[in-house]
Amino acid sequence: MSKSAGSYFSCSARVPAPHVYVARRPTRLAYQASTTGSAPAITTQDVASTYTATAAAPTTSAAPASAASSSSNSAACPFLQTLKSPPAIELPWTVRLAALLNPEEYQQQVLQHGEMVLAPGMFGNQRQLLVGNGDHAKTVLAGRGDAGLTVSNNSVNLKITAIFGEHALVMIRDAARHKYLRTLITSAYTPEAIASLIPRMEAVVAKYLRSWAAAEGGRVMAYEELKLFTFEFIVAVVLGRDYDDAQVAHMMRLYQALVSGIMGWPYLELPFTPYGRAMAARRQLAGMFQEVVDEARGKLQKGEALGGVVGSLVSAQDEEGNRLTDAEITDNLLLVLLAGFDTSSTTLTAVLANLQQHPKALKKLRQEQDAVLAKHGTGLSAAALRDMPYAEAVIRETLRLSNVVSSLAVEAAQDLQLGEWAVPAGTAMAIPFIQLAKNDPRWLNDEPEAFRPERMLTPEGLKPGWLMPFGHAPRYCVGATLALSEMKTFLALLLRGYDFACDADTTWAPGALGKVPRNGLPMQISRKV
Ligand code: HEM
Repeated sequence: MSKSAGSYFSCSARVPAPHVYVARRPTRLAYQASTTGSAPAITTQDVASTYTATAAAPTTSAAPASAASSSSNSAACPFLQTLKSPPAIELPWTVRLAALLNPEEYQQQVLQHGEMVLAPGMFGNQRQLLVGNGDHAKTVLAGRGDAGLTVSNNSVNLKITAIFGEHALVMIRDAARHKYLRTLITSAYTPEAIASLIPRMEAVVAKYLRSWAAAEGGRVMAYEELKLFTFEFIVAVVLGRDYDDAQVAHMMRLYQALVSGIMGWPYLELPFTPYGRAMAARRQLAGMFQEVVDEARGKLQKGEALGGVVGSLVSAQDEEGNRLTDAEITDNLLLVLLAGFDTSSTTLTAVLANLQQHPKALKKLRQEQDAVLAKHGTGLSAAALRDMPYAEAVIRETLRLSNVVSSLAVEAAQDLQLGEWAVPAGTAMAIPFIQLAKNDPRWLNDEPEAFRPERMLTPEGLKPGWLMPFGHAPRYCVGATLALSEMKTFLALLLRGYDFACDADTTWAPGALGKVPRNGLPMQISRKV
């Protein structure tokens, strides 16, 4: 596999150095002006899987794009014609169908043909370029910013966009509009904003750990319980208030209907179809969020203190004093619920299994907690969470081995050169995060399959390399710090107060996101004596 740097060339805009994303405080006018020009055509894409599983079904929109190898733009670009085209391979339809069920295995098979491979389309539509070189992948992901080299491709299915809402960050293709909204939205996830959420995080974690230890024999199914915990966690910190168990269970049912709708091809909106139920759940959830937004706006007017992520979103202002609209806030609250729940629960499940199988790592984690307790006392704070590098290494090493987001869909907006490869405008690409993490050159000769958190603490290991569990550049996960804080809070309180053992002797099968244990990871947990 070539390790050449992710250099790129664009025929329409020569860019001498990799694009660097610079966040500036935007104005609403600036993004409106930039969107009045001709919008890029939405093309039919064949997407094996995206973060939100948006493409687990055929896409429904607009005209088919030109095949990657026959782009008219590339014909106009003499330089690109001097470069190699990635090999186009054929695969039996059975293998292609299996991609829906197990994208990780499919991508592995495809990348056996080289580091950049044009895989056949799923339903006879456009081929998709698998970018199996981490440096090129970073170039492609960074290209989604101002330079407009590439565009994010989640919104190709308009029915799925309707579930998320057109203002949800992941659904926005236009770079300027994405940047405008994202800059306002990220004010809810600054280190200070997250620090203010820590007491609420601690309370939710403590509640769940207590209830598990109080269960009959202290026996629980860890995977299911972690789902309940991470759901209540995200609802509590995002909406900034406590809900009783019945309310949380109700929201969880609505959420599940929403997710079923994402997979609910052929997307008929009738009361009894998964898609119809998802849209009804969406309306109910949006209505509930709207009440919280109204209350927060009222408090803002009276100058009262606001809580939760919703408080930051309601207070956020652009340079001209414009605030986010109700629809922009509710769409993005819904997104956070979808983006911040299964991701953390699946990762924490894998963390518990890894700790069960690696007692030395567990011992080191307990020692780290002893040191944090001695330095910071019992209450958690941003400083205490920062002093848990080993806990963070355990989480990152878990994500390296079992990344929950298998891949992202991106499209070349211009002709690109990626190393030695020509990538014409219009090419559909997938960034296969799991394969990139597996093939990270740093560990190819260092037992890449082994769980060894220490590798993350070396000067090399502290760099991102090809490991991008939270994505890269202008669309990097908004909730990465929140997710890490949540998982560290969970580990801290678990290790300080409880003994636990899991049945980690099981197989792992693809779930809604990432791989999940077939046995549900039974766990026995008791208060430390
Ligand atoms: C283990 C936990 C998580 C993982 C592995 C994860 C991973 C990711 C990835 C891979 C992306 C796409 C990045 C890109 O396009 O470059 C993303 C985007 C996003 N994530 Fe997460 N995520 C996690 C938790 C969370 C949480 C807790 C939240 C809640 C705030 C969240 C909110 C988002 C949002 C809003 C986006 C869209 C960002 C944008 O398009 O600008 N995520 N995440």
